[in-house]
Amino acid sequence: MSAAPPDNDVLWARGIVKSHDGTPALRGISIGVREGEVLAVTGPRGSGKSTLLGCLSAQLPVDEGEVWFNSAPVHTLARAGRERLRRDRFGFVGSEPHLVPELTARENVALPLLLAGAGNKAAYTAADEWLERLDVGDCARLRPERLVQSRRQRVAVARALAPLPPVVFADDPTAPLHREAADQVMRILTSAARSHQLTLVLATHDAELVRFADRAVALVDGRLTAPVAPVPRGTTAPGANGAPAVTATRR
Ligand SMILES: Nc1ncnc2c1ncn2[C@@H]1O[C@H](COP(=O)(O)OP(=O)(O)OP(=O)(O)O)[C@@H](O)[C@H]1O
Repeated sequence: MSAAPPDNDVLWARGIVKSHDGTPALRGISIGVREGEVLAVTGPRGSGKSTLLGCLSAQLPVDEGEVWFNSAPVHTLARAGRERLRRDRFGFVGSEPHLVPELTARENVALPLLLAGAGNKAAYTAADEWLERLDVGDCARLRPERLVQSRRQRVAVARALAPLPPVVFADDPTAPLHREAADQVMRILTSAARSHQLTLVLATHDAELVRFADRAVALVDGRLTAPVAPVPRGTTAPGANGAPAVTATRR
């Protein structure tokens, strides 16, 4: 019988092992994510960041170990249960903005709200607001093919945030953006998370982005190397095994 996860962890995982076609990607990860926390998962390419986000977000079934969301087990869910969880409770931003090509920007952003049962007026009003916030309000009536990659990515961020899911997973969300645009999108992602008490789990190989997080953990070769305990705001935590310290400051 396994121990129950702590009440204040919205996501909690213990001993996750995951391989892709026999290649180990995660070699025993235990981690908790607090409600409303902005957690950065850093590490070099191929260290397992995307796989960890995939396991925490119910996209990938784990080979071994446990994943819990709001004190309910995820690792025991069948595919349909995992899909429902992802649809109803999680938002996603990837490094590629996968927008529906036939729909305009505002239709893309309104889509998850409409699928969740919102009325047309509410869905399109929210879509327009989020597009404005992401500084792409002028693109509302354009289809993705008419937008440059960086603007498409902003639309994808608006689409992920508009339904206000309890947890947003962002896997290298600033990859297609230059520094200034990356910082702006990170500011919007993190300020939206904080003002709406959303939990944000961010995977990035860009060390510059760690400053936007409350806490950072580092993966190397499928193992965590940095502390997973929450860092008190405005303080500096020593890294595990002599790893670089991570400063956590809410802004
Ligand atoms: N679908 C897959 N099939 C086979 N191997 C995979 C697959 N996805 C990931 N891997 C392998 O698993 C390991 C971890 O990959 P993962 O994408 O999780 O790392 P990452 O840190 O997110 O890398 P990146 O920063 O490049 O996205 C790597 O060795 C990778 O080659």
